[in-house]
Amino acid sequence: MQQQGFGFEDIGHEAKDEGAAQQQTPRPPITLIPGYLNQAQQGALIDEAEHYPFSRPALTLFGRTHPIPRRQVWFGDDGCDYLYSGLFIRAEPWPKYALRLRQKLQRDFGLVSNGVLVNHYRDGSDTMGWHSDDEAEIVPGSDIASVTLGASRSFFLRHTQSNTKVELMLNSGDLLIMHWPMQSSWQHALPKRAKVTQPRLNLTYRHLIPHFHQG
Ligand SMILES: O=C(O)CCC(=O)C(=O)O
Ligand SMILES: [Fe+2]
Repeated sequence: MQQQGFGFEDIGHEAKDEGAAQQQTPRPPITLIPGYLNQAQQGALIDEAEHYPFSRPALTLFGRTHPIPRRQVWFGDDGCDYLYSGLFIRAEPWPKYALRLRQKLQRDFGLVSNGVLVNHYRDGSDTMGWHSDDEAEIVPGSDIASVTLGASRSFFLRHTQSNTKVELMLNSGDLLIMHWPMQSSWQHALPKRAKVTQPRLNLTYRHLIPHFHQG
């Protein structure tokens, strides 16, 4: 009896350990490089962005049309137009410093991209809702590089299966690399922050399959 009792207890422990391993908190496949850009590089991009052809397109959700709560522009190589959040965005020609940063990312990390989405948030009331950057034209296996300039803002990540949430603070000059396949199992968002009064720019460098929308 005694022995049998131990036997059952052992099995019980094993089962418990296995359960604990399965419940381990998932970690997002990201690399954060604080202060990736120096002051001069940040300043050159911030000044350049004064002349970017930003727009605030309207999105239709459940039959209602709302302008997005930020401004954006997409720069890309020829044939790299982007269907983002249901909006068809034509690629604008590359500005000098946005292109230099693309080349620097490739030199430093082998990070290949052929387009960049630039978002401009006027202050903490401009936001980005929960989403994944999982459009069909993104090259499978490619990483997305996100560079922040200006105001510091919180950035949320959410594992869709477990609902695990991670909060990061992104400061001016920081680089966040979102590695493949983050976009298939995690969403991200930039929440509202009433206390933030300064503008923020974010550049996400992406690798698209060229001519995807020209059949
Ligand atoms: O502004 C950010 O940090 C995030 C931008 C973003 O997620 C996107 O452009 O898809
Ligand atoms: Fe995104």
